[in-house]
Amino acid sequence: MNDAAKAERMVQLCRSLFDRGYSVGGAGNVSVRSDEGGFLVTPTGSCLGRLEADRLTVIGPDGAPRPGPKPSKEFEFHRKLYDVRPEAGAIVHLHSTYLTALSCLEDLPRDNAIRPFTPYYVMRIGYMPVIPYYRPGSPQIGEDLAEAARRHKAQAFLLASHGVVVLGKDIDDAVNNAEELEETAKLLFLLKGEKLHYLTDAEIAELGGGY
Ligand SMILES: O=C(O)[C@@H](O)C(=O)COP(=O)(O)O
Ligand SMILES: [Zn+2]
Repeated sequence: MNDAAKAERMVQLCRSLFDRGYSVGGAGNVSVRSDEGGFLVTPTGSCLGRLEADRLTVIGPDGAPRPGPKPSKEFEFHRKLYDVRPEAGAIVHLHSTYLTALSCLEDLPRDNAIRPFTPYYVMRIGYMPVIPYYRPGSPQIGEDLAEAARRHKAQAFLLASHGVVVLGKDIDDAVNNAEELEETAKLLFLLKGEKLHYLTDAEIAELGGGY
């Protein structure tokens, strides 16, 4: 897929996320690796439902934004994650309802916010480490994400009291991962107070999961 096609696909999938309520207003940001060795990024303050393919921010291979809209204030954490995850082709940051609700709970286990109870969560995400709260745009988010992404093979990280960051090999994969993860968080809240059957360590290992 060339960069023009990647930009079109990014706009299409971001609009789809917005239309289905995974993002509201100006919340969230998305990036993909470009063919020339840089990135296409959602502009800061933009609404995921109203992007235009020729109005995305282009970051050159030298790391500098090309003339045009200013990049997301979180691009720094996207870049740091790409540095430690060469296989990642896209990153999606959302404030989706159930994951953000989860991120606001006190005493979340730092290594994994959702203990597996369905196989698809294990297959797509693995597990989900928690990054402490920092103000949006803080360079510390990128520092902690990079450190966590080095230590853990997880495909998603929960930003405490903020939202979620999800990786994928390309934009379709990252969006699929984000949708699955939001659904898993929704199930967790639906099942609150019920006796939940968690997958066993052997079942998780069979799926290629575990720490
Ligand atoms: O929560 C925030 O403020 C940011 O993390 C965010 O989601 C939107 O910021 P921009 O991408 O700069 O619009
Ligand atoms: Zn955010």
